Amino acid sequence: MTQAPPRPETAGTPDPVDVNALYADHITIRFGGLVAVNDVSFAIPPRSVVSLIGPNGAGKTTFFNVLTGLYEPTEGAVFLEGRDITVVPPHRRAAMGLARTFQNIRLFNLMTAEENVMVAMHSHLRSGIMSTVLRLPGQRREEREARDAARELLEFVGIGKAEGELARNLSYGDQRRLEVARALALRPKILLLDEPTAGMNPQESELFNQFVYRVRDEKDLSVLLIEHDMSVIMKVSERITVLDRGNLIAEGTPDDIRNNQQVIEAYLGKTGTREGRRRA
Ligand SMILES: Nc1ncnc2c1ncn2[C@@H]1O[C@H](COP(=O)(O)OP(=O)(O)OP(=O)(O)O)[C@@H](O)[C@H]1O
Repeated sequence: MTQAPPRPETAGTPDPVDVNALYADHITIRFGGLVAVNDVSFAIPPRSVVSLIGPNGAGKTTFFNVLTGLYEPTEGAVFLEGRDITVVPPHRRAAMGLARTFQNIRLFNLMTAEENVMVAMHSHLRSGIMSTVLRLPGQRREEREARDAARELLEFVGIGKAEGELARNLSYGDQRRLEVARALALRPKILLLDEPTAGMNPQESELFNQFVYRVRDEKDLSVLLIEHDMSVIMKVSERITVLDRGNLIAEGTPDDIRNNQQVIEAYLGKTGTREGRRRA
């Protein structure tokens, strides 16, 4: 990996590394000869709800994988609350406050909802393996506290009644909520949601909107969404970043993005139709 050149100091302008919850600085990712992400800088301010969008093949998933630590960038660096995490592996990033959900739900199907959340709390529990085996009083107290905290989180995401259900028996919408509860068990500063409304009906998508803001406000964190559903994106996001063929082509409020000619062309092609994009 090659580190990006130092950012030029601009008098009076705060360093984006210091002021953002997360800052990805001049990220480039090459797969052989293909440049999947080309020199993209991206910020997640504290307590914000931001989105990353772009047509198929734009580089969204690749970029997301750099943020979560699945990929190391060819060039550039990622900072979490001012700390360089570029080479920190995904599980450690999660423990440091960068939690995520998955496009394809990944729960422990044969565990209950409550157990799924408790497993995620593991990184915050203090007891070691010996006290667990011996069931020492401290360990029992910690387990009880973890169980209470898990129940509270299940209540918070609206599936309190399902605590004893096996994850695989929950409805699709409830499995998505459980995923969020599990991510919140890490007490994250940033919650990354990968296609969170995929498979939801319009009514569920509408509720999701309110849910995102409740999570942001009550858990005091930032949310980044990668989402295909434009109506969700436009309603939920404070700011939107648009990638096209690996390049950052626009960044702004939903209104800025809706009216941006380059974005319209990226989605629809120069002729203004989907056909135009396919031919482009
Ligand atoms: N592991 C990989 N090896 C080689 N090429 C890859 C790899 N992952 C992604 N690419 C390529 O990088 C480019 C960006 O892909 P990416 O999946 O990040 O786009 P995307 O915006 O998430 O698209 P979609 O919305 O279709 O999922 C594509 O040309 C893709 O084929």
